[in-house]
Parts: sequence; structure tokens; C-alpha cells
Amino acid sequence: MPSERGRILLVEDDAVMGGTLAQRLRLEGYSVEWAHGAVEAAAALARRVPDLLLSDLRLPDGSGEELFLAYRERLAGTPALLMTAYAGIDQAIRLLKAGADDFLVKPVETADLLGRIEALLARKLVAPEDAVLGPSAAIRRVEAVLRRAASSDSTSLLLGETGTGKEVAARLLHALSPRARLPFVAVNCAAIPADLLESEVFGHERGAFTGATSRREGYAERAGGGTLFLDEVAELPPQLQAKLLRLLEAREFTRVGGNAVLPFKARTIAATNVDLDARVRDGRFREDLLYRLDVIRVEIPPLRARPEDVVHLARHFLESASGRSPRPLRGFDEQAVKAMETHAWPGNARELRNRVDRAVALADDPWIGAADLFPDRRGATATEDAAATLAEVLVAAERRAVASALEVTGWDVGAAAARLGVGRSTLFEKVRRLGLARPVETSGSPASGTG
Ligand SMILES: Nc1ncnc2c1ncn2[C@@H]1O[C@H](COP(=O)(O)OP(=O)(O)OP(=O)(O)O)[C@@H](O)[C@H]1O
Repeated sequence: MPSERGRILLVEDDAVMGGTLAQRLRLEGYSVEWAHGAVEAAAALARRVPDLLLSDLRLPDGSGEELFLAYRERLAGTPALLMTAYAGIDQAIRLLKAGADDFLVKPVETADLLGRIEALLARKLVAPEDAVLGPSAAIRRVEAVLRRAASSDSTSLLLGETGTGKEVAARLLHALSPRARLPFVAVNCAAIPADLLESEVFGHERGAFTGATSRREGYAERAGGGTLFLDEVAELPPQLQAKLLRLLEAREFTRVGGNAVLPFKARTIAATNVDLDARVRDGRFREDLLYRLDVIRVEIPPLRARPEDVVHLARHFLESASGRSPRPLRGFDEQAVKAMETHAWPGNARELRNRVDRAVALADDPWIGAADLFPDRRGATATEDAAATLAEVLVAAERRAVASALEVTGWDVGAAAARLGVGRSTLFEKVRRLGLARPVETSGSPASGTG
């Protein structure tokens, strides 16, 4: 679980000074990654963006100035606090003009340092009353990065487990950007069959292939000067990865079967729930494409790492679902709140939305109880208690595992099959054999398309 007070990347070559600072910051509740030089710091920044950069300016293998300038775009939304010897003040002032936030002259006084760190991190947070995504400090930090990223045209890469709200974040980024009045076009790269993906993204001319009876604009063209959101970007087949790279580098494309070179004007936001660095390592994702996409990296923490958001989001989902309920609903009872607070939410906000939607549709009482939200728990013990034979116990366990995987993925059969480690057709067969059915139609997972 990420540290609530924030993650600090400390760049300091002096072993004594670095050790003392790292220890003190950890005692204060920050999580600290300590890089001993510019190269190590660059690798750390490439891996993940910290909540605050605390860097010495003079390093044995480079300078804090070069490091900051090289990673300035990626550090959008991340406060940078520099430490310099008296002789380096000119350099520090230059960096303040280039976007760094503050500097300290060595020897650093601990109380002063801690005060400035706290002030910078607080400034970075969106005030709870202004936050759109949720009240937790962790999600407000994300929102602050999105707000800063909105003013730039850089490609953003949103990372996070399934259902954490990457598409919601992408839409917020778009809505806050100067492109807000232009289209937001979402493409789910995993949902479109590989052989159609190219013509869906780039469009096609009439007669480009059998069935292409008229010219069709693709997503890249329909996005115009707005935002093109590439969800599940890790699933792009290799050939399309090369085409996407060209689109982003040359900012132009051609429709399938066409010759005209068209300009690409949209801002790109990509999202994935898989480890793209690992995909690059095992050769399944192009490193040059990752580099192009990964200019401003935003990591959306899982719901279990931000418990303050759970009940807040649940109330929000309840409010939007209660319009569809035939009965008046008052809220969640105490047991329901307790159950939500202790659940691990493997399917994140999507699972929460699906559970609330179902409870709204099925609850008999104006107060939603724990059993309305978690009927799978109640069913599990009853079935097992009553099961007399090993075969029955096994079937009950299988039903529970399959139902739970479908539940947390919002009945996304591909994702549920991957979760269970079986193929899609095996899962279809199990759903049929176990007599499982999608409980109620929910608005849980947004479809691809324009918005
Ligand atoms: N902060 C939030 N406020 C309101 N609703 C949210 C929030 N975060 C997520 N949701 C809701 O949760 C569901 C899942 O969100 P979203 O589709 O953005 O997740 P995702 O991370 O893009 O998922 P996937 O990885 O499966 O594409 C949606 O119904 C969305 O409206």
C-alpha cells in the first residue's frame, strides 16, 4: 500500500547526508527511494513518478539540473525541491524559472526541510471540496497531476488495475484541457478484433477490402483536435504498434487503401492495466512506442489503497442508480458501510458500482444492507454447510470462484477468464453448466465510442 504521506525520490550522493535524510523522512511517514547519483535517479524516474523530488544539484555522474530538465515533462504535477551549496544558488534560481518549485541551501536544516516538503505536497493536493475523483489524499494527488497535465499537449499514460477509473481520469483530463469542447474518442484496443483494428483506428477508403462499400473515417480522424483515448493499449498487435508509433511521431496517417496523407491533430492518452515495462522486456511491446506514450505517467491507485474513497463513491453510485429504482432509497445501513470498508475490492470502483447497482435493483428495504451488497458471501456459506458430498463442495467452490471473477470484472468474460486462468470458451461452458446468469443490466462498463 502506498504511503499516505507520499513517495519521495531523494537524490543525494553523500552517504551520511543521504542516509540521515532518508531515515528522518521515513520516520515522518514518507516512503523514500534513495538514488545515489543522476543515472540511478533517472532510472527511478523512468520506473515511477514520485510524489516529490528532493535532489542535490551536484552529483558525481551528472547534475541535478540536467536531471530535472530531462524529466521536466514527466514531473508535471510533481513538486521538485532542490538542495544546493551556496555556490550553486545561481543554478537553483535558473531551475526555479524552469519550473522547479523550491530550493534549500546546504547545510539543510531538518525542520525547514520538513516544513517545505509538507507545504509542497499540500499545495499539490486538490482541496477535498474541489476534488472530482474522490476525497482520499491518494486520489487527490492523482487529480492534481491530471490538472497540471491538462494544460500541456504531452501524451499521458494512465496505469492502474482494472476498474480503478482510468477512463474516468482520461475524461477528466480532457474536460480540463483547452480541447474540452472538441471530441473525446475512446478506443478499446482489446475489444476490437485485430483484423479490424487498423481500419477502425485509421479509417478506410471505399473498396479498400471486401465489404468496404464506402469511405469511413477512423477514430484518429474523428478525434479531430480533441483527445484520442487508447484503452488497453498493451493489447495492440505488433503491426498496429508500428502504425501507432508513426502516428505519434509524424503526426500524420493514411486511411487503409488510401494515398492521401492526413494530419493527426488530437492529443493522445493511453491506458493499461498490465505492466508495460515487463511487456517491453519480453518483446511483446515496442520500447520506442512505450517511450512515446509514457511522457506524463499517472498511476491510479487501487481502491483498497484509498479506503476513504469507498463509501464516498458508493454514495455517488447510489445517487445515480436510485433514479432507476422503483422504491425510494435512504442509504446504506451501518453493516453495509462496515462490509464495504473491510472488502478488498479486487475489481475496484467498477466492482463497487456493480454491487451498488445490483443492490439498488434488488433491495426490499429503503436502507441497503451488507447482504444486498454481498449476496455472494451469504450464498457461499449456506451452500457449503448444506453440501453433503465432496463433489457438491467442489461445484459450490467452483461456482463461487466463477461468480466472483465475473462479478469483479463486471461480466467481462475475457478478463474473468484471464483471472481464473482458463480460456474464454472454458469459461462460457462453466457459466452455462453452473447456471450462472448476469444478475441485472448495469451501466458499469463504459463502451468504446465517442463521448
Ligand atoms: N473517481 C470515480 N468517480 C466516479 N466513478 C468512478 C470513479 N472511478 C471509477 N468510476 C466508475 O467505475 C467504473 C470503472 O471505471 P473506468 O472504466 O474508468 O475504469 P478503468 O480503470 O478504465 O477500467 P479498465 O482497466 O477495465 O478499462 C466506471 O463505471 C466508472 O464510472
